[in-house]
Amino acid sequence: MPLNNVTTLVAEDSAAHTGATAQEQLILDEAFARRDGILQHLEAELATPAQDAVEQARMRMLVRRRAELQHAEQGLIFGRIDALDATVRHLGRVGIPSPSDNGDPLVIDWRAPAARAFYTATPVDPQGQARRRHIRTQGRTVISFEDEPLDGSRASELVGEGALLAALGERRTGQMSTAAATLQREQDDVVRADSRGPLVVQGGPGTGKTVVALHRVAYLLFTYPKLAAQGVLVIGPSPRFLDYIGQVLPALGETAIVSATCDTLVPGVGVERLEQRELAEIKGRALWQQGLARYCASRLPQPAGVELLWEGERYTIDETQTARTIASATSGRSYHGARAVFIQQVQDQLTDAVVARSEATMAQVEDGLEDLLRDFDAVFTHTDNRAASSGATGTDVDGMLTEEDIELLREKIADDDGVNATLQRWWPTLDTTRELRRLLDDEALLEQWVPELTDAERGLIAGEPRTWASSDLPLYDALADLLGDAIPNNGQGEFMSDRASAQRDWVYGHVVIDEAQELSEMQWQMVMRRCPSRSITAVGDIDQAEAPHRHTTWQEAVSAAFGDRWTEAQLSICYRTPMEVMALTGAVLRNAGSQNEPPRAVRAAGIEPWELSVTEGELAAEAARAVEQLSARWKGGMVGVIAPMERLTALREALPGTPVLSASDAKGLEWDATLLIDAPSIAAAPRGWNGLYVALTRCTQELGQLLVR
Ligand SMILES: Nc1ncnc2c1ncn2[C@@H]1O[C@H](COP(=O)(O)OP(=O)(O)OP(=O)(O)O)[C@@H](O)[C@H]1O
Repeated sequence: MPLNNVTTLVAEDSAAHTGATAQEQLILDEAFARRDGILQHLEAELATPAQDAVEQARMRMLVRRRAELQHAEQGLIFGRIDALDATVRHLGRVGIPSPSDNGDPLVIDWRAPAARAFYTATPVDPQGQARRRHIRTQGRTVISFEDEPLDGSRASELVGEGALLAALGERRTGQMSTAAATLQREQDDVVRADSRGPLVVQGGPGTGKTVVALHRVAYLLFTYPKLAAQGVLVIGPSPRFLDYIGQVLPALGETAIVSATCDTLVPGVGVERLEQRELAEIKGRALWQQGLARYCASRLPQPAGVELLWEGERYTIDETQTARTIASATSGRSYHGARAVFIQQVQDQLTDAVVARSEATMAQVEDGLEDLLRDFDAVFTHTDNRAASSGATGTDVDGMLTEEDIELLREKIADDDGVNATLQRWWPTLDTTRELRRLLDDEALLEQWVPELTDAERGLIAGEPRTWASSDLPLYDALADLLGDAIPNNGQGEFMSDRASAQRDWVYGHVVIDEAQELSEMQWQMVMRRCPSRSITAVGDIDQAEAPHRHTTWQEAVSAAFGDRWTEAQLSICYRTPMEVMALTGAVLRNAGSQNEPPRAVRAAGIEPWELSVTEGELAAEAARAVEQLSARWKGGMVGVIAPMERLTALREALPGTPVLSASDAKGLEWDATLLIDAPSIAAAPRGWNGLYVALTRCTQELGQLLVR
């Protein structure tokens, strides 16, 4: 082809491209105009105060819709899918309806079923689609677009490769960003998976587990709007991590969410100290659930006669009757739940006994009165017939109490301090803190109720300080659940999230757990208690596990909680860490004892990882110098430092303003560049190779290491 023809073709292509960009701009303009109109309308509606509960519920819905639309300033439209029948659909962060009643939506919400083909159509399985287009916008302006024909003329395992690589190459901000525009096929499968029953998602570092987990929350809330009333609980490994993901959910348009770590799940109880790994492992075992149940059952009263005093008279509820009452009250109930039923039943029995005795007494009095009247009548009959006509004799004064009298009596008995004090002595209310301390501090009690532990383990537990460590919280939660609330706690607050966070026994509609490989068996139990329906999504990497439990497979990790009733999904491509760095991880993983291969990296950064050997004396200054260089190279991005625990304090002093974390605390986080310090010492710690695997995989661009000689 002559050169000038090529030039003409390129010019034509570029003219067509410009024309298509202009067309997309028109559509984006229309979508923004409509979105702004809807927002104005919502503002006006929300200005009128709600009159009743129905209106309040509607207002809450409108507030959510307003938040969704406001957050969609970026990415109002990010994609388009053209069907073989020439139907064109635009996709965005939220749905934008057509201005006309019956018109097709201007923009389809990415979570809607009609949007699915955008994420899953392939040349092999085009699902009736001809082309996928990724549209890049900046605010209200279309910047560019990238087309992927689905006719097999271009094959890539990635969906929207250009847009994805652009997103992955961007500078990190310290906040996770949304990936709705570039979700990949295997990720989308997890996002939209059936929400019935537990789903465990295994994925190596940087495979998008957090991305998937958060987009799944947004998808579920969109697909099942009723979930918003119960809420979704998101559990992450640390407050720092929760902060890192904090912006994503509002940006995805979701507000019905409570986020927590396992250490903040129990209202009013917090972690007061660090603990030894050995103790954390012992206290994380599933056997405690049974042990605590046995201990709790031992605190129930034994059947015996109860003697109650009412208005100076003694009433006895005999042993057979208390045995029956205890048995019926305890079945399937917590300690305090059973206590409340028992007390109610005893109060009823006392009321019946008082009524019966009072009626018997009245009957006797009546009999006596009748005898008296009869004598009286006998005296006066012959002179006067008044008694017969007065109605003052016999059955008119029958001594029976009315229904109202009995109800009043029941209330008085229920409020009576004396009766309540006797019942409290007989079946006392218990305090969870005191009971757990009583058990944990006493080797004899531990031997009696948790016999699975060895003598040495019991000794270690009883010798701990009397303050709470992280592994105590699931025990506390389990015991609090077995005991139940002595006074029902109905959390207050305008928003679902306030009420849910305040109530230990709030039941969520769905729970998402990130870095789920870290959970101990008792922590899994704690999570399940908050979601008895088991609608749970757990994402994690069993090879990144650093917690003291000994699980090396998901089967081991979750079988105590779920038995065999859970499904597993896999994510296999690493989006975060460049190939050059991932090449270092295979050997580390093998040293960690894993049978798995690291995930395949999707991109190269073009920068080889480097290392520098320094003396102990040089370390602080060299670390500061390296951070300065990396920060200059990744200007506008972020540099993070990972070091062994014992070096953190000194390095934090030397590197003010730079995150300096242990491998555990870096879990889930990422930076443009990582400076890894003294890797051998990280590897030497318990589960240290797993920690090093985490540390190596935190960077999106560059890894530097300082080795101490
Ligand atoms: N489909 C996607 N589109 C754009 N960015 C993505 C996509 N998937 C993952 N990423 C990016 O890749 C990085 C890693 O994702 P994420 O943190 O979810 O991985 P992870 O599996 O949880 O990693 P780790 O277990 O190592 O913490 C993040 O920056 C995330 O935004």
